[in-house]
Amino acid sequence: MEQYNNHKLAITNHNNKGGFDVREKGKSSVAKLLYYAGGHKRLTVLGCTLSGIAAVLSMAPYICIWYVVRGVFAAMPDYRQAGDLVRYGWYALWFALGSAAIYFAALMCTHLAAFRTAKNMRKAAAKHLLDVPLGYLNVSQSGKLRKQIDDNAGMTEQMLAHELPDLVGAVVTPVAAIILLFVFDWRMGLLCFIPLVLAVYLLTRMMGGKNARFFSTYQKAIEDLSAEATEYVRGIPVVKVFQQTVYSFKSFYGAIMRYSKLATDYAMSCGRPMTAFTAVLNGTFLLLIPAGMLLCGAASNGWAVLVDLVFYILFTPLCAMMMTRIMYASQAVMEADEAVRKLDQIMEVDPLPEDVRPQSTTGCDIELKDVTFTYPGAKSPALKNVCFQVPAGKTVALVGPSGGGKSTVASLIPRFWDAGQGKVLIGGVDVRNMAGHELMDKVAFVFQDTHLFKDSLLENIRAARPDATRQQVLAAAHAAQCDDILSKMPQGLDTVVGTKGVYLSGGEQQRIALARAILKDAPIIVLDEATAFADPENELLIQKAFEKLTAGKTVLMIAHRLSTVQDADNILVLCDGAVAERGTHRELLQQQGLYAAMWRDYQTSARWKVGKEASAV
Ligand SMILES: Nc1ncnc2c1ncn2[C@@H]1O[C@H](COP(=O)(O)OP(=O)(O)OP(=O)(O)O)[C@@H](O)[C@H]1O
Repeated sequence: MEQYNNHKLAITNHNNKGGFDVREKGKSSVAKLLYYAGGHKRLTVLGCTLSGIAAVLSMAPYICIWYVVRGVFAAMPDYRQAGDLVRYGWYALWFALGSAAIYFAALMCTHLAAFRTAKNMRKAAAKHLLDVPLGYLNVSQSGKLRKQIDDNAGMTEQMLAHELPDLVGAVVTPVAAIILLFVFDWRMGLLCFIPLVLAVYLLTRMMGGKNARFFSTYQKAIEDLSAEATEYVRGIPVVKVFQQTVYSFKSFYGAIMRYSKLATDYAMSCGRPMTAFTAVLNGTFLLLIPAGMLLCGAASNGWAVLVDLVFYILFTPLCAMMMTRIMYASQAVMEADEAVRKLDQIMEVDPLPEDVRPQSTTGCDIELKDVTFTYPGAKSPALKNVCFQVPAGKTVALVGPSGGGKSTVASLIPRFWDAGQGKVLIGGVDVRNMAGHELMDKVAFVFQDTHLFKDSLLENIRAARPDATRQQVLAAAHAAQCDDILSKMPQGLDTVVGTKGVYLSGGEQQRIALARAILKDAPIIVLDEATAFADPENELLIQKAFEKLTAGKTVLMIAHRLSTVQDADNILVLCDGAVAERGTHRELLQQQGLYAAMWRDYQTSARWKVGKEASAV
């Protein structure tokens, strides 16, 4: 993507709203999540504050109970004198209920904010995908992108809804808890405090060091497993046809084993500290009760120490629960951190630079001026100093060996990628200086892989021009030789494709794509391998549709079947990313070079097919 970073044009940054740039390095994931929460940020803050208040309030009943127990001991044996008991009992109940109600309100706030945040994250990522170079979408698997957006946004939902308020509660509680521990009896307080310090140490051992990176490696292992599983399911027909065993999918097996090893290693590395953590927290009583009894025996006012002991016995499980909450909340924060990082990988893809002062053109010729292009991450350029022109109204064909760079040339015109060096001009204007919508209005593309939406044929064709009438769509379908397709569909033009057994063959899909392009009626046409999927019958229909589509237009056409390019005004032979030969069909045959050799091969294969078919008859 370096070419985008170095681009001289002013770049409109789509992600920078209100001074916050989600793509900026060093921003914490919580800050980014609060940014995504938008207007619901206040709800998150309110939820966390309420959770903190609820956590502090949850300790109050223990103090009330201490007063009750002290009242009982003070009044012994005449309990009628302990008049405050019931009052403190009620206080304890109200504090407990109040704490629960405030915690419930806190969760309501954080849940509302979490759903909205996850929705905003999904929306931001989907919107950003619209702005990135289309080539990025071609090289990234759509399933993987969907998973990356959906799963990671979902993961932050759990963290924001539950773990963040719990974390705030868990952080606020220790402060109040430590004060309380030392208020009643500092000696017993110290006994309860030491296990807490030990638990914090064990927690940092579990979460720190090698394990701190666990979630990123764990997520990666799950992604690999999912990608390999998809590959495995897709490859089942090949396995069946070639009688392979499941073990032929070594990489799937490898991914399972890597995942299994990672999970086992993590469980093993956490085993000891986790056991120690649980034992330390729950074993506090082992020290507290004998120590408390000794202190009771030694004190002049033994019953007062006994009252304190009762308080500590009741209060210690709360401290254990608090530590366990901190543990789960820290895990969730690490998970959310990883989820935000994954989403950042999409958000960090630079958007396609748009000129802030775009230029217009009425011209319809295409020109590539000394274009060199290297795919992101590739070592060598796919195109090297390519120069050619397609004058307005003329047809230029690109042919050449596989991997020569034909599709790459076609992809630079709609700015799937931008040229690294050199220029791609339309009507004399660099495509980078044109407004995106003007470029798209000027050029119609028919690519190798035609994507049909799960929608009616009418809407599929109308995608090219949403304001087209039904009549105009029908006329385009007719010109693209789609009449036979419409007549065999149960609801004709209104048939929804891609569902309930309604599928189109490759050649039929190509003709629908051509109908789209005809309806668009753009002055420039770029055709890439348009007959690649077609059987002979379809190819004939596609050829007729081509003729309708390309009449009077500027056409750049890529074709493997040399029969389709004979009439082109100019033919370019691309080999290893450079133009090896150029001229008309006749001129190239006379040159006796690469094209002439390809033509001989093509004719031999055509004769071979005819010969085979003839002998079969
Ligand atoms: N997304 C990509 N990332 C990296 N390299 C790529 C990518 N797409 C194509 N290439 C490489 O660029 C070179 C040109 O590929 P291109 O698809 O343009 O060739 P082509 O002439 O259209 O081939 P074919 O006739 O087989 O479709 C090849 O070496 C190819 O491996």
